[in-house]
Amino acid sequence: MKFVKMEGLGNDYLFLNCLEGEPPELPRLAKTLSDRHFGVGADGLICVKPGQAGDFTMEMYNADGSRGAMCGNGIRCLGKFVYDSGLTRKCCLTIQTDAGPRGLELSVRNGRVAEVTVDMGQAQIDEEVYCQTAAGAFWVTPVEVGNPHGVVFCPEWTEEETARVGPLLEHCPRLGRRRNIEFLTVEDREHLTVRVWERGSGVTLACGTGACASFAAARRRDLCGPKAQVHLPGGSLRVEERENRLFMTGPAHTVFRGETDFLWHSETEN
Ligand SMILES: N[C@@H](CCC[C@H](N)C(=O)O)C(=O)O
Repeated sequence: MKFVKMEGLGNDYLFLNCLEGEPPELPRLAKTLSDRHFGVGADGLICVKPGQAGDFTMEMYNADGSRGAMCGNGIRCLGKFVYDSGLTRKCCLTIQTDAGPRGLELSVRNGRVAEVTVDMGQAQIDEEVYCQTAAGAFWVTPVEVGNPHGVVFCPEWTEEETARVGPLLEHCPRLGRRRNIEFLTVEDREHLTVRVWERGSGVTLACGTGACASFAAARRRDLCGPKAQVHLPGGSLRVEERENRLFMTGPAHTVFRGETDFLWHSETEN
């Protein structure tokens, strides 16, 4: 089975061309291949399927095999995947996701996609929730950007703290459902720093939807202007609000193309 490994700010995904059919047991396949020791290694798996209501459909799985409705870094990579492999010549695409259609604008340099702007739609923000955990109590702002997030405003925050507190907040019953958790430090009105705990994948180097959720939470408190750079451990994204919609711009890269006999794993698993 052929795959392409891609990354957006170090948030890495394995891409499968499923335009003419797909392998069985995709959740299990995602879990097996995403394993960084026994698999290829990735934050998850993305299947590119034919478009029903758009040009293509994105089906996204986290590293634990759970499904993600939207993936900001993944959808930029998908734009590069379909353009660079000649599956489309269009620079404006509509991608169907579990969270609805998303518009992509591809910036092409020397015949290859270098950057992608995604119309992420409107963010829905709820009242802050007080979450008590074994690691202390936190105020969390629930934000939906096609998938569920919880944003915590905090001073400087480390990777170790993210790994310790993230899973506790992900499962906080007061947040209603499992959420991706962002720890947001507002540097100034144009610069936000974010660390992410992704449900289903753990600490990742970046999260596109998480960057947008953090931006939206900061906007709600009037802590940032209509345009900001969101800095994540894997790099920076530009997020902009126009007529109540969020637009995210950032890079996408191909890491390598590969082939795997994933059946070997299924046969030897117990
Ligand atoms: N890394 C992604 C988000 C992937 C899905 C998420 N873990 C979920 O389960 O909602 C991004 O860049 O947005």
